Amino acid sequence: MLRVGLTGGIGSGKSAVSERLAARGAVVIDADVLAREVVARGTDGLAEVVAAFGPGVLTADGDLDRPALGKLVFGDETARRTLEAIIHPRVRLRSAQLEAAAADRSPSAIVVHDIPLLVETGQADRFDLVLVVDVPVEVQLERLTAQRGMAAAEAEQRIASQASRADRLAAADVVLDNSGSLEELDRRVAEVWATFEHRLSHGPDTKR
Ligand SMILES: CC(C)(COP(=O)(O)OP(=O)(O)OC[C@H]1O[C@@H](n2cnc3c(N)ncnc32)[C@H](O)[C@@H]1O)[C@@H](O)C(=O)NCCC(=O)NCCS
Ligand SMILES: Nc1ncnc2c1ncn2[C@@H]1O[C@H](COP(=O)(O)OP(=O)(O)OP(=O)(O)O)[C@@H](O)[C@H]1O
Repeated sequence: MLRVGLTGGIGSGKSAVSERLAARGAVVIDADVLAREVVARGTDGLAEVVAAFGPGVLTADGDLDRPALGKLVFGDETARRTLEAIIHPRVRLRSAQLEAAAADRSPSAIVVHDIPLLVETGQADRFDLVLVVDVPVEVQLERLTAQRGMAAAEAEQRIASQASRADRLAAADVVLDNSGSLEELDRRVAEVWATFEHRLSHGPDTKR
């Protein structure tokens, strides 16, 4: 098995990369997806979030009101850390279970953990390779506002609550520049995939 940690700032293109890696056969474990599952309706995770933040973070249907909670935590570091302390241990447990299941199914699997906060949470050493999807902050802002319809102030707040571009690059074994077109991204993902396959069959000497 090859264990890859995939990270990048918000809107850098992690999902675009992980979709392409999955199409080539990687098993992708997406921390954002798990972070939603562990606070789904009826979970003890959601009960803890409500205990910490009050019933105002629930919708009328009893689901987590994500925009409301986002307004509370982005811009208030203490609140954000309280939320992370509830969610991150649950995400780690679930991702370890999914990885073990993938290893059982295929000992030569390439498992890609898509983790937005990989650098912030000091997890780089857990992986055989850390792949950083890199774009300048201006490109993050442009894609988040123009393509995802996020308000500029919200995008700036989330970027400010994440590691700097330099800190992320310092943790990278492989950097994937996603500042170009989607066609260029296809080519770069093909190169990265070849690096992974080489590493899987030849061992750690190819680590950059
Ligand atoms: C605050 C919440 C409810 C807002 O939900 P929302 O649906 O608006 O955003 P979503 O979860 O889809 O996240 C989108 C992006 O925001 C960024 N982001 C999310 N949480 C954080 C955080 N704690 N710190 C910095 N950036 C974050 C990431 O780039 C992520 O990819 C949600 O982001 C959350 O529960 N965050 C805490 C859990 C966490 O740290 N998740 C990150 C990966 S484990
Ligand atoms: N090379 C590219 N050219 C143009 N648009 C792109 C490119 N790569 C990604 N995008 C678009 O930019 C937006 C952000 O990409 P994506 O959702 O993959 O980022 P992300 O890093 O997964 O974000 P998040 O941190 O929120 O999970 C999406 O709308 C995506 O379609």
